[in-house]
Amino acid sequence: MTVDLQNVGVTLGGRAALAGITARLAEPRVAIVGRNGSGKTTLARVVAGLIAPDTGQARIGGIDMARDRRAALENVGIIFQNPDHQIIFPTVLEEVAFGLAQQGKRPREAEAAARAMLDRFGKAHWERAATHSLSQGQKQLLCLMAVLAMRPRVVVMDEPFSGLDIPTRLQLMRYLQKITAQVVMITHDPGHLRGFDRVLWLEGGRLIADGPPDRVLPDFEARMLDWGGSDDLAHLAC
Ligand SMILES: Nc1ncnc2c1ncn2[C@@H]1O[C@H](COP(=O)(O)OP(=O)(O)OP(=O)(O)O)[C@@H](O)[C@H]1O
Repeated sequence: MTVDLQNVGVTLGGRAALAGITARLAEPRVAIVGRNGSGKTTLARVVAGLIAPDTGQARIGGIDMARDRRAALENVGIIFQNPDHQIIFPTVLEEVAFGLAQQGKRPREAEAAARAMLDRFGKAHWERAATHSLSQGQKQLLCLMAVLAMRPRVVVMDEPFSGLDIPTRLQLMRYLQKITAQVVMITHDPGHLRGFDRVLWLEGGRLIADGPPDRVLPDFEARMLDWGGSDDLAHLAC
């Protein structure tokens, strides 16, 4: 699957959150890095078809995600930074079945497919669990299972590891390695990018570096440390 960004620009609150983003992403694992407010979440939302760019286009497999909501639902899954913003149902099974029903499956089919997904992750016993009773890490995993159940070709993740303890993070990273879909992941932590093929570095809504991790990350880390050591708040992105 290829995510094709052509001169993508987005204006929010009268300011350019993204400008002139052009990249053709065909690699299985793509990361988006950058400071707070650099436009990462906005770009993730554009890729997922949740925001229509003000200039340019975002296409997946040749289809404009913002114009074709059905294709977006079929092709792209997004996992938000905070699972509490994503989970809407009282039980785990309902939560996983919901997206499948939205894709047109009948209730029984949707539930069967939801059970199969829970089983795949060794979580069949979660079926009747109350979603509000899950821990933060368990909620992250639930969101991942709910999105994967829809069999997206591209999974967009906005800092999926924030707030997780080390064992839970390592477990989720292992689950991610099993995903056959293309992954586009936002992170602040270069340590989360083992096995990634490409890194996009955003600053002030612009793409300032784009390439394999060993080429982009050393400069990124050096710049972050440099800014972190400075007390000049003028360097803050917003
Ligand atoms: N709804 C909005 N209205 C106005 N400005 C917005 C809105 N959403 C985001 N912005 C601005 O757009 C810019 C990019 O925000 P975005 O959330 O994409 O950054 P980010 O890189 O994901 O940041 P973080 O690392 O803090 O999550 C910021 O300057 C932000 O203040």
